[in-house]
Amino acid sequence: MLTIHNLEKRYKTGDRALKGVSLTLAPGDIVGLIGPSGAGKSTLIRCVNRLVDPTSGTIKLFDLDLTNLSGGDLRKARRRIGMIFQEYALVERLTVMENVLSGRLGYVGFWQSWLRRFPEADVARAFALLGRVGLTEFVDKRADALSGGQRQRVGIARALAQEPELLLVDEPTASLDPKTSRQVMRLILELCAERKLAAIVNIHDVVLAQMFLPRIVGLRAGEVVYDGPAAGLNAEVLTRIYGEEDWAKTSTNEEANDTVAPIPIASTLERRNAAMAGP
Ligand SMILES: Nc1ncnc2c1ncn2[C@@H]1O[C@H](COP(=O)(O)OP(=O)(O)OP(=O)(O)O)[C@@H](O)[C@H]1O
Repeated sequence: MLTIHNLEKRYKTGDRALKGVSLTLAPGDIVGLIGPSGAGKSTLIRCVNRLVDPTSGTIKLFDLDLTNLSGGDLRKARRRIGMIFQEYALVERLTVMENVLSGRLGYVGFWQSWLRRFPEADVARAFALLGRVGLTEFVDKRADALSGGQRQRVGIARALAQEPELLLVDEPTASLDPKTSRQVMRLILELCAERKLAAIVNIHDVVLAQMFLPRIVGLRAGEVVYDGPAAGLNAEVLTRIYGEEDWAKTSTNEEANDTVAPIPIASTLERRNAAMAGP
C-alpha cells in the first residue's frame, strides 16, 4: 500500500538526509524506524506526508504518486495519512473534543471549520474514539490541563478521526515516562490491528521497538542498513545501524556489568505478546 522507491532528500544546506531509500509496506504492516540521530528518520516520515519535499524518487500510496501532488490534490491525499507527534501538537487552549475534531478539518468546508461546526457523525466518531483511548471523562477539558500520556492519547484519537489508511508516528514516547510509553505503544498497536492500519513508527528506544514492533527498519546516514524482524536485531545488526558499542552491557559501571543481565537484543514473540498483554 506504501511503496517508497529510491528516495533522495538533499536540503538547501547541502545535507544529504536520504540516499536512495526504498521501503514497501503492505496493509496492516507496522514498521519501527530506528537509527542514530541525524540518520534521516524524521526526514523520511516527513517526505511521506510531504511536510518535506523529496529531491527525487517516488512515494506511492496504493496507486497515487504522492511525490507529484500539490494544492487540493495534496490536501486530499493528506487526509489518508494520519500523523502522531512527539510533542502531541495539540491546540492547548482548545478542549480535548475540539482537538480530536480538528482531525476532520480536511473533510469539512472552510466556513464549517472556521465556525467549528462539525457534522453529527464527526462528533459521534470523536466521542467513540475518545472512549476507545480512555478519555471519555476528559472531553470538555482543555488540552493544557492533561498529562503527557493523556495528551498523546488525544493526539492518537485526532489522527484516527481522519480515518487514515496509513499512520506516521514520530517518536510517540520520547516525552513520556517508561510505563506511560509502554501503554501508549500498546494502544497504538492495538488500534492499528483493529483497523488493519499500516504504520511507520520513528522510535529511539530500541528495547521498546523490539518489544512492540514486529518489523524494524534501520537507517544510517540516510540509507536503509537493516529491514527485517525485530528478532534479528542482534549485536552485529545494531553495530551496522548505530556503530561500535558493547551491546551486551547495560551500565557504564564495569563492576556492575558482571552482575546485570545483558540487554534483550533478540526480541521474541513471547516478549511481544507479554508486552501487549501488560497493564
Ligand atoms: N530543515 C533542515 N534543513 C537542513 N538540514 C536538515 C533539516 N532537517 C534535517 N536536516 C539534516 O538532515 C539529516 C537528517 O536529519 P533528520 O532530522 O531527518 O534525522 P533523524 O534521524 O530524524 O534525527 P533525530 O533522531 O535526531 O531526530 C541531518 O544531517 C540533519 O542535520
